[in-house]
Amino acid sequence: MNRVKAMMDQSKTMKEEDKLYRYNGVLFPVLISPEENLRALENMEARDNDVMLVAYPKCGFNWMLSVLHKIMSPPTGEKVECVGTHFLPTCVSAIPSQTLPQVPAPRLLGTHLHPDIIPPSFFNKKTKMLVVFRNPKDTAVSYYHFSNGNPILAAAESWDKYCADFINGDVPWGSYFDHALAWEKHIDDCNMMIITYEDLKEDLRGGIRKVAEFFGFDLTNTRIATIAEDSTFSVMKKGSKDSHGKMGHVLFRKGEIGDWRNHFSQAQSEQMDAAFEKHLAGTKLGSKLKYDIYCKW
Ligand SMILES: Nc1ncnc2c1ncn2[C@@H]1O[C@H](COP(=O)(O)OS(=O)(=O)O)[C@@H](OP(=O)(O)O)[C@H]1O
Repeated sequence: MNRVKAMMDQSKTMKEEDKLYRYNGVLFPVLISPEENLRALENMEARDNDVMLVAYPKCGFNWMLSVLHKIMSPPTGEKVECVGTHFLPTCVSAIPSQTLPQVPAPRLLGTHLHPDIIPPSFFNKKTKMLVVFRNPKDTAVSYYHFSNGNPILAAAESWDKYCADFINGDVPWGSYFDHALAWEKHIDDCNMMIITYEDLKEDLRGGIRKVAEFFGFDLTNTRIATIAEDSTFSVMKKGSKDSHGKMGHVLFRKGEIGDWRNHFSQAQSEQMDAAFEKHLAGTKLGSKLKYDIYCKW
């Protein structure tokens, strides 16, 4: 938390145009993902028993991180604190990435990175990865508000400009569609589980059960029910000041499906529909996202 506060303080002294830079053509925030951290990934060694969470920004990363943390914690009945979680160096680090080799197994790791930058050893060792996706319209809206609420990112000039940049893929961590297409190639890998924000909203208990089974954690029905109750949006938002400090109210904003209807114009909606059709129509991930249900007026 102190590192986050230090970064936020530093970001307030920076000009908006200095907050992002390009690495291999993709925008990254200077403070959270400096180039040396991305380069350091090349030497990172995965373990086959790491618990890895990957999500494109604003797709439900913090939600699932908290769920995974609860799944992996002993069922003492006590409130579980989100400590001991380690991020690949593109995210805020609870501990510096150099100390990752000393972390005892199983390590809980999380990242927003595109699969092509995730260290190859995660794929070679067949480390289990939970990949979270969300419909692109709500993802764009959530990202827009986050960009304006998080001083580490550059503030959006306007919704119209932001929406166009999102559809064109010119936002931090890269294009939603590039990420989706890259994960589509791994969708049948036995070490990969792709879950959607919308499916979790519809059936959180069922989602938690599937995630626990996938990672090999044997949980009772009562424990799954307790984790689900503690992981609803309202419970997490209420505790967000303790869990995420000042960023809590920015991270836990609305937690709804369909807020895009309050932001997208008809023309913007049609542009996103066309982009989805171009990139993801006919793909397995495209059908998992149930675009016609969640992204049509
Ligand atoms: N428990 C729970 N239930 C439902 N929705 C939840 C929950 N926790 C977080 N959220 C919503 O997830 C959005 C933030 O996504 P991320 O955590 O991936 O953001 S980040 O990229 O890591 O900053 C953000 O979505 P929006 O509210 O639409 O902005 C959060 O509110």
